[in-house]
Amino acid sequence: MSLLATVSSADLPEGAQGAFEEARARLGPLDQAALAAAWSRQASLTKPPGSLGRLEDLAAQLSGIAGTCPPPRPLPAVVGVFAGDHGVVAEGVTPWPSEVTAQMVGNFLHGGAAVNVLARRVGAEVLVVDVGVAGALPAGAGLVRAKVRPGTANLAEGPAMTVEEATAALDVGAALASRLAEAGAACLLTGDMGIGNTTPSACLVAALTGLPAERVTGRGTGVDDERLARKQAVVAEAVRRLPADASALEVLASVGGLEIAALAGYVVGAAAARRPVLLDGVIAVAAALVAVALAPACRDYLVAGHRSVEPGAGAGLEHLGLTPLIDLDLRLGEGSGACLALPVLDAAASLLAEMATFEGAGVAQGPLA
Ligand SMILES: Cc1cc2ncn([C@H]3O[C@H](COP(=O)(O)O)[C@@H](O)[C@H]3O)c2cc1C
Ligand SMILES: O=C(O)c1cccnc1
Repeated sequence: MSLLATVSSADLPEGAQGAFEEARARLGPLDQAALAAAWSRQASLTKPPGSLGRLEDLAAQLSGIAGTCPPPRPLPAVVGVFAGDHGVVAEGVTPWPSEVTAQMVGNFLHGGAAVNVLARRVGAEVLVVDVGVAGALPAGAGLVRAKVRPGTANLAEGPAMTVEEATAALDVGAALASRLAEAGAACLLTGDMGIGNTTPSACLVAALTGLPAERVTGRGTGVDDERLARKQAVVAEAVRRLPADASALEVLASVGGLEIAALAGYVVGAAAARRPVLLDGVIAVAAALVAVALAPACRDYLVAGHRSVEPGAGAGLEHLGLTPLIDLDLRLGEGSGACLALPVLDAAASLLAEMATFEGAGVAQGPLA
């Protein structure tokens, strides 16, 4: 049976109240005994020590997250595609109209978007969540309706949303992550849809890393030089306006987005449920920066799926100390890069679980002294 069919969401967003704080309170460190067991088992497997490179680190991380060595496999995985619109599109920061957000939600529900194709290839389920789409959405099943408000305000003119709205979106993401984990999801992938959302993402990356706007603001869906200059100016000005003592929650409300806030909640909710979070592109990285600022221990539950072309993604990952698994010049979002990286995660866990030991296979354990 589909994992998603068992997840209740009819009470959202109201029923999610307090879910983020609850997750933050529950969040703990990686299990040190499982981590040590993973490294010890790794040393006993039929290969030269360290020869599986970062797959060995990943397998240990997955063990520490789950609290068992080897970690559970297969990894029933869900891509949470959080959707929302952005008032800042009025500044000309993207060539696409906001209506495309709702239209793409329809496309996700019909299985025709890139993320649907990739999720099918890697055996992940796609969960589409409306936290802030402005336009009319298709009727019918398959969509989690958790709208906090129909799109943010224009962050170039004032705060994108109130702290209460940002909190409600954090709660939606955290509640869904915890319900997905309860329903059997072993790995949570991040996805997004929101025309204009590379602009608030750049704002968050700049604000939370301290890097200049020009360094972290890119072309998004593909703006020309003139629009890029405007976008960089909008990001620089929005970040400049932030009070020096603004909390991470205030920064999120001022220059973030509803789907980004929900993704930050989803990251913390997944980590609190001891599930790995596989990050997608710049929107996910912005959300992860917010999540780590609000709940630092969630950092160890993150895996960077890929390095998006969007410059804020690489900069944000570096700030988080994460090295992406793949680098294919993607700049799509939706969860596409996270899906592509899922088989790598699965491979790391399977190798640790299934490889023979030197002793079991009768292979001499070297190297010779
Ligand atoms: C047809 C279409 C499908 C998409 N799928 C993801 N995005 C991506 O592009 C948007 C962000 O880029 P910007 O900030 O430049 O608007 C987001 O919706 C993101 O998920 C798409 C964009 C379009 C147009
Ligand atoms: O990094 C991403 O995920 C991305 C880049 C450009 C446009 N939309 C998403």
